[in-house]
Amino acid sequence: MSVSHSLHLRLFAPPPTVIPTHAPLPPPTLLLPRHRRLPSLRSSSSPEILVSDNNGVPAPPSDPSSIEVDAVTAAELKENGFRSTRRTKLVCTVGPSTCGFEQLEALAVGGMNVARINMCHGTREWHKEVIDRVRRLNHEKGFAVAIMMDTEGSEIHMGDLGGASSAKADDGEIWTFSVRAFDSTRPQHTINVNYEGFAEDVKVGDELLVDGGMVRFEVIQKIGPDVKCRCTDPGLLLPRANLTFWRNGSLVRERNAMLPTISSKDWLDIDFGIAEGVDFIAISFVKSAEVITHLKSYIAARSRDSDISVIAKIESIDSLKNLEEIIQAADGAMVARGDLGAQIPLEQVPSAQQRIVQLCRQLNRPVIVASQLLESMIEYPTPTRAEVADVSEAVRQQADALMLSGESAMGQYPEKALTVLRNVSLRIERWWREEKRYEAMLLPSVGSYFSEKISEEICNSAAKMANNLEVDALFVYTKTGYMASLLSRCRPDCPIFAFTTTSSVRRRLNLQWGLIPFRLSFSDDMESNLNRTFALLKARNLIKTGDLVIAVSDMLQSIQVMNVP
Ligand SMILES: Nc1ncnc2c1ncn2[C@@H]1O[C@H](COP(=O)(O)OP(=O)(O)O)[C@@H](O)[C@H]1O
Ligand SMILES: C=C(OP(=O)(O)O)C(=O)O
Ligand SMILES: [K+]
Ligand SMILES: [Mg+2]
Repeated sequence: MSVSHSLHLRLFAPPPTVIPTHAPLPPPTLLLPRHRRLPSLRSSSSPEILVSDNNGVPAPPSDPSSIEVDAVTAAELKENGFRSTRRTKLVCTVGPSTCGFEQLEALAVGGMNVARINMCHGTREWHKEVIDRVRRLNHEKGFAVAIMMDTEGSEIHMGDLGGASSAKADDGEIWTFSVRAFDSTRPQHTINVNYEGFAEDVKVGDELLVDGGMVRFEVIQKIGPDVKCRCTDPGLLLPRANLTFWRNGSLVRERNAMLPTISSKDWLDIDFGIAEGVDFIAISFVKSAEVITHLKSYIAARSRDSDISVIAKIESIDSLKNLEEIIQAADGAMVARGDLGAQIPLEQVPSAQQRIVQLCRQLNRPVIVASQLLESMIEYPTPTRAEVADVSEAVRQQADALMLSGESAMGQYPEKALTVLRNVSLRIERWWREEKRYEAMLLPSVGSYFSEKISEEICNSAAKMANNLEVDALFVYTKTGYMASLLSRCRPDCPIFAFTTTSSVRRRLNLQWGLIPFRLSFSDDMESNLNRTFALLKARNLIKTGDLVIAVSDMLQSIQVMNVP
């Protein structure tokens, strides 16, 4: 690398982990005038498939030519340039509409960063097949789609309707909600309830809400394990829909409030997730930080590299009460608006969303905004204007990720829904950058150790420099991903190329705002890392001579500003 063309600002701070370089520092020199990158209008050569994902195992150091990035990202970078890459990440729930290999591939091509499997539905065998297909997709096509397993949780919900995709409840109809299990034949107008205490806890006169009010019933009679209810708001009952009951306008939290957050079935699913090496485990109906801490030590004791991130789903009153400690304990959070909206008044959901998104960013945890973003697209090929406004708001809040649920799991237009998320994200992000409308956000110190505090200061400064100098990209060399997340937290104007040594870290970084994760084996010698990266990226036409980059590294805790030689 022609060091004379670069200004090195190295902030040496020697915590024990830093390996000092013996190479003498080049004298600081002024930056050359910046060569503005012209968007290259590529037309030929289809997106090439880069080195495949090798499932957590770093490529042997003997293969220095390997750099892993997926074909879609590479094509996007080449066609649109750095600045216009999408910063907001996209999660798709995989269900019957999207479980085939070609369907999953179409989602990956359409921008899916994380595939979510919901253990409320389907069998473990079914989910295993989906995981295997995503793995094959990553392996064969160079994607880094991460897998998130979402637990069922032990809140009250209906049974699975004996295989029917839905059941219609009409106004005034009498339905029986029963804690009895039915074998194959479910009697007409009868719904099984998973919670044994249900028939004892409800009272005549209570209001029973399905999915937070999509369908409503009034309890009229209790007969042993059966509860007779009259439908007061008609609608469609979906398999395993959530049930809440209300008395005098308040949510009733009887003994069900004492149900464990992680049920015995959830523990079996978690064992399955660990055995399958999923990247994220999302825990439903989290009430306190303890359950997260407990699960994290359980995973640490069982998983090879304990490299599964735990996502706390914020979807209950209790989780809002203990929000800060839950987010601190978790590796990320989800604003699970579906169930949250069944526990707090709907009009309070937007402010809760804003608060959770802000707090996550302050505490440096990725956050996903989920549920009903494009609900009408389950049935229709275009979204409502209101849905587009809702998606825009989540993008404007700079949430790390948006999630599709029914739209991709069982909807008729999964790919179209994903395209809407992608296009709205790109448009709002561009508008936000052009207008320079960033809301100043106080980012409190998050590091607990001195070396973490140094990393944090470096990332804050690097992001600020990147904005002020209008650089093309930030580069971060990170083994654990920590420095990359600290940069992402600053939500800089330019994209962040995150180079990491393992495929599993690369997949997990795929959930975080603005990060373009690459897998690359690198050394502690930044000079040679940069030279190699420039050569590899130039060979793939991903960067050009003259592009201005700022590089930070968690080995040297340094900031370097340079034009690509
Ligand atoms: N693995 C699956 N098998 C069958 N249906 C599924 C599966 N995953 C999701 N679905 C369907 O997609 C809908 C929306 O998915 P999701 O939001 O994850 O679940 P829920 O609405 O039950 O919380 C579900 O209600 C269910 O009908
Ligand atoms: C994402 C959610 O959880 P699930 O789909 O598992 O109910 C939600 O309730 O919004
Ligand atoms: K779930
Ligand atoms: Mg939920």
